[in-house]
Amino acid sequence: MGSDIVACNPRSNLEPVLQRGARNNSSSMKLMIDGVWRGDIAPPPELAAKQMIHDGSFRHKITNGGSSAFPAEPGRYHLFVSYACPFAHRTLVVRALKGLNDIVPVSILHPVWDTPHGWAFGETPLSTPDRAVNSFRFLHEVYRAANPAYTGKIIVPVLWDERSRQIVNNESIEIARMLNEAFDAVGADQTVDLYPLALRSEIDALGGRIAKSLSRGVYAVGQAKDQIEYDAAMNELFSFLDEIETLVADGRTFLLGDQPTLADVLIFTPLVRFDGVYNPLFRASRKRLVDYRGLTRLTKRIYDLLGVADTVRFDHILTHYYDGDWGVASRRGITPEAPMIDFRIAGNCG
Ligand SMILES: N[C@@H](CCC(=O)N[C@@H](CS)C(=O)NCC(=O)O)C(=O)O
Repeated sequence: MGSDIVACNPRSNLEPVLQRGARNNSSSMKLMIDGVWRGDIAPPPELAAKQMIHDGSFRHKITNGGSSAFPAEPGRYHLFVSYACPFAHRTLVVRALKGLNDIVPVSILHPVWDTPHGWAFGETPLSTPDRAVNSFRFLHEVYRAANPAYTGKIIVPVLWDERSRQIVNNESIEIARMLNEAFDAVGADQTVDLYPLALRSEIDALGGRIAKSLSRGVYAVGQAKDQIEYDAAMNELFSFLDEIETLVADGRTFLLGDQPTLADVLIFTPLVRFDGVYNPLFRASRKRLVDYRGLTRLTKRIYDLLGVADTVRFDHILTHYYDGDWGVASRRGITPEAPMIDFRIAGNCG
């Protein structure tokens, strides 16, 4: 998706990116309260739990025609995403696989989110302006436009309706399903169905486990506050990876058969980040992705699907994750796991 990245303009809107002095401390967070952006405040009790992943609060649905408030139409809906975010990445993969790049345009937020305004648009090598032409400079302005009294986190991905100026949905799995289903009559690739009726219960069951043990699981490892939490999170994560490695050992092409499904999309976005981010930075360090033959093969197969490689932007991913400390200081005293390597020379280990 190289065309999504505009040319570098040194006079461009880099202001939010450069102002990174006011970093949040560990007990503060970025929130909008009653429609007012609060860059660095103590969270209210319901949001106080240490967490990095937040549920979407806009849950409307785009339908395949009909009389709904949000019927599918080319060019009407817009995705605000970060290439860095594994959840937003799901929506980009489905958009690519369904051939929706011209039907559902995107704007790219800068991967550095630890700015006074949080997620920011801008004409920079790593971001685009708001192409839905609302002149939004920051993602919090999108939320305020949708709900002037909005209270909550300002998260990606956002599926925006340009006509009603509403956020349709900001929950990645629901957006992914809509992109898969709703646009077939208006130009999506009908030969691709990532959520076929016959496999829905299997996709949901496996998708739920991927979400819990892997997508959120890596954050549980990275944000463990003591050894007990770290050890438990590591066991959850790596038992799951071991189990999926065994599942794919029968030579299947994708997780649930010969064709890719939403389950493959869900497993792909954390796996592709594993060796660059989660293993070294979050200390999910028992094994690397490349130590799992089957999972590596699966990840490469998904990467190789038409259009998917363009959605994987390591420049954004690495800039995003390595800009923050991800609680490194608070992890002092947690001993990470290292791979078990047998250093003995065979036959000479007495
Ligand atoms: N449940 C959401 C999770 C989205 C999410 O947590 N996005 C993160 C980035 S990966 C975010 O924008 N966080 C903003 C913040 O914590 O301030 C989904 O799957 O869409």
